[in-house]
Amino acid sequence: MEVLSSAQMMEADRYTIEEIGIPSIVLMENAAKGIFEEFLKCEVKKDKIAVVVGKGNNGGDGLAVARHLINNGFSVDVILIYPPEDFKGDAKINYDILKKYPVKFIQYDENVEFDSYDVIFDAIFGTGLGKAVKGVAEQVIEKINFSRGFKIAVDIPSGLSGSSYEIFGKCVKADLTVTLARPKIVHVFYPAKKMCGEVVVKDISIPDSAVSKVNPELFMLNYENLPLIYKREPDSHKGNFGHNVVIGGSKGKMGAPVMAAYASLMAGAGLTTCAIFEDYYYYLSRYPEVMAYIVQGKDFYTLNEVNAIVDFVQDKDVLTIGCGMGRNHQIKEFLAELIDKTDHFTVIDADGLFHLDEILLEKLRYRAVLTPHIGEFARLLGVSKDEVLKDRINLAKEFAIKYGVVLVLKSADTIIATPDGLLFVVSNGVPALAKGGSGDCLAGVIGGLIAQKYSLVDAAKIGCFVMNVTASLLMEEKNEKCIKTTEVIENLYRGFNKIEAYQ
Ligand SMILES: NC(=O)C1=CN([C@@H]2O[C@H](COP(=O)(O)OP(=O)(O)OC[C@H]3O[C@@H](n4cnc5c(N)ncnc54)[C@H](O)[C@@H]3O)[C@@H](O)[C@H]2O)[C@@H](O)CC1
Ligand SMILES: [K+]
Repeated sequence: MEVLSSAQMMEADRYTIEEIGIPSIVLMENAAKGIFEEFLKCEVKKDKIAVVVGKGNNGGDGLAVARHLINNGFSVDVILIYPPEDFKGDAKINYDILKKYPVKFIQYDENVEFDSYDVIFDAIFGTGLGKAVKGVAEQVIEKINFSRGFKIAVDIPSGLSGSSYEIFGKCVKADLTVTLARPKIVHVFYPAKKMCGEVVVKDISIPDSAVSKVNPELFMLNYENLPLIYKREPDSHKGNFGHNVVIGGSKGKMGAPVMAAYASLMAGAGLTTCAIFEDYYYYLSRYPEVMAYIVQGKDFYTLNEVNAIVDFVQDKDVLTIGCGMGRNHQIKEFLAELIDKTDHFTVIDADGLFHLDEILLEKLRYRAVLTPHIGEFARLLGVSKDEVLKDRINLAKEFAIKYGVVLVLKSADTIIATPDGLLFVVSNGVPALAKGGSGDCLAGVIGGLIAQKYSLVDAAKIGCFVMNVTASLLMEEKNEKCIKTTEVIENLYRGFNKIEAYQ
């Protein structure tokens, strides 16, 4: 599903109204009905309801919701923040209609309290908010947040901008946000996402063609739009599913490539080999299905090992490089030579990313998936983590285009950026994965999927999604703090099963 900015949503609205000819009042009515439907589903006390309205169309939606509430026997107070003379267009039409209903209008002043309401609809600002809220609206937002009622935000929690994930002033902290037509950036990315509570997207008759017209480039991955997981032919054999070679590890971090290799195996690679130093061979004994390539060195890779490894990987399909690899200069020399002398599809993670420079990135063009977390990406760009956090959507997009790589920028709202400028957000991240080892697992899964001939982008999409699904299934049974990476790997089959059940 497309994720839009406020400006894109407004343009899609405009196109629908002016070019397609659906009157805006119809869209507002559809919005109100959709929001009312979601309200009915909420299992909360509903004896006394407040609809808090601003003067724009978000307020207009609120006024129409109030009508549906009254029509269905609910007791409603409408709290106006601005004088009713300020209503224009569709909001005014809905105000004039609502005046004829048995509803109590309360003009907000500082004596108005919200604590008596079981449900509060926040219809103060939506996509039209310009800058940080000040004055009366700010006071109202604070009072709503301090009140005990269940808070339903109409379209966007008031005070946030649809186009940004930053919290730049006071904003409503909603329990439920019912957004219209498409999710906006605010609903999908942290920290703003935290203020939205549960997010439900309601169709209001904006046609897909109106959304296409605004050239969306950001998409939310969900079960419905995930790439198809291939079914295996009954006569298939291991040679059909590729060979992934994991090259990583150094003294103290030898578990990292082993977990990546195990994850590759569990993601379905026909064959997975883990390069491992002889002294640490025993690490692989838990996973006899993973094959070993014995590295001649001692504790870390040096140029001495490179030719033999290049020979070994020649007929293999994918390289997954970097997990636990270490950061000294000799390792960089090894990595540079390895990248130079191979032309495989390559997943680069962790310390592998640490060593990348312009020259190496150029050699990886159109054949690599890079999987940095925010800190690793900041380092790759030579900027601070804060700078990345503030502008991560654009930075990811520019990087993937500039270097022709698939960039997986890992966080609770992972962004997958493609060389052709598309962005996919994987917003089902779970705290159980906030743990060392998760990155190794993801790199291994993506490598294992590429081995099975998924495109780099599809492997990244499925890899990120299946890990999140698996971890969230485990969280239903275990404490989120106590889930090990190896458990996630062992349970990948459940994540795949759940995804495949939707396909
Ligand atoms: N345009 C359409 O066709 C539709 C719009 N809909 C609703 O309309 C909303 C957008 O409506 P609008 O564009 O009227 O905008 P909003 O209702 O979000 O708010 C805009 C109003 O707030 C004022 N404002 C902006 N920033 C402010 C600030 N910092 N402090 C105080 N006042 C500020 C503006 O002057 C304007 O009066 C959507 O979020 C959605 O809820 C829906 O009814 C569906 C259809
Ligand atoms: K709102």
